[in-house]
Amino acid sequence: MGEPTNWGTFAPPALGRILDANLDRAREGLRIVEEWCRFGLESSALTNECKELRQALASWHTAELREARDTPGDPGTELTHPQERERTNIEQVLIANLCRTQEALRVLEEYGKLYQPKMGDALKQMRYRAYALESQLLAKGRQQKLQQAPLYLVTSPNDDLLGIVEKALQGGLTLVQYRDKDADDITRIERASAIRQLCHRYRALFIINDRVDLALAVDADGVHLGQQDVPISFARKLLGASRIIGRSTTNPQEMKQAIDEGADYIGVGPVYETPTKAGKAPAGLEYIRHAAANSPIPWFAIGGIDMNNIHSVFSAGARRVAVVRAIVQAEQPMLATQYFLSQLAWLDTMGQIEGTQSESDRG
Ligand SMILES: Cc1ncc(COP(=O)(O)OP(=O)(O)O)c(N)n1
Ligand SMILES: Cc1ncsc1CCOP(=O)(O)O
Ligand SMILES: [Mg+2]
Repeated sequence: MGEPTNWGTFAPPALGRILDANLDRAREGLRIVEEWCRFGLESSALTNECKELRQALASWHTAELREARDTPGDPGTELTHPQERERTNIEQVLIANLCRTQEALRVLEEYGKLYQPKMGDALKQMRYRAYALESQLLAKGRQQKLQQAPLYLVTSPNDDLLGIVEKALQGGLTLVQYRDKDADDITRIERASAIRQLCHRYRALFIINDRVDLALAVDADGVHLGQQDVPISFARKLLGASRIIGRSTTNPQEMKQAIDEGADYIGVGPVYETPTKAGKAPAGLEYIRHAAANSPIPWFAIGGIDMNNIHSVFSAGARRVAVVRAIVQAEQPMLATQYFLSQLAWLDTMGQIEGTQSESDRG
């Protein structure tokens, strides 16, 4: 970068090799992440950020540093960690490569100071950009999964809750909310952590009902807030931009407010009366029609929905539903999940063929 070098008392070949190797490592890691941003997330903003970071790194990779390379003499080329061979999903690949990039940037920052004073500062800024990239990537991945989830399981206490959730996940479920109104916090944390682990094994999103603190404690993907819970702005401050915040709504005013306040999705209901929320007046299909016509964000019809009435809910315009009893109390939770998912997919296809789509968040 045109500045005088500052080799100091360090052996130049070793310092040069460290910088050369880590400039390569950081760029390779970024390149792997960039491919997913481009082809998986289809995000031009994230793809460009990866590209810009790679180009900024390339500008530090001078001929002098490349000349320091000595691959045959590098004992590190033979070393691989067993975990490198064990990646089973995209998240693991992304996390591993973001970590690799961030580590390399840190090495470049520390050793770069010895090479050129400006290099340390420049690399520090790049490391912060890499952290921001990680948050944005996480947020984008979560939003993408949310958009693609037609079925939402809200849990209720059950002796075999883990088994039921796992069966539903095996049936294709991708969105789970842990809802437990009676347990103490220690029990809630234990159960939520176990369900979270399960969800992440199946690459499903995991949301906590009511409690922002528990969502943070178990590193959930987000929180679901009722009208009596903390304001969305408050939850956002604690959870940051990358986690999902959902809000219950029972009428058009609450829907508008939730959207204005920045909810990522809303619950719309109760559609029908339900013993799961005894005493709560149903909002009915009229409110479903209103959401279908007006909600620009994902919304889930909820309340009393089962295999017998899902067609009516769908006809009113719902394309996503949330259920408790229909899966938790099903004789075969996996089959119940598959049934809902197949019905939702089939009804959606029929809707598209007939041109009856009314949900305003499509497309
Ligand atoms: C998806 C979804 N929609 C609505 C609710 C209900 O939330 P809330 O009104 O806060 O009632 P409780 O679930 O806390 O009893 C929900 N949990 N999930
Ligand atoms: C949590 C909640 N919020 C509105 S209705 C409802 C319960 C839905 O439960 P079920 O699917 O068993 O009717
Ligand atoms: Mg609540």
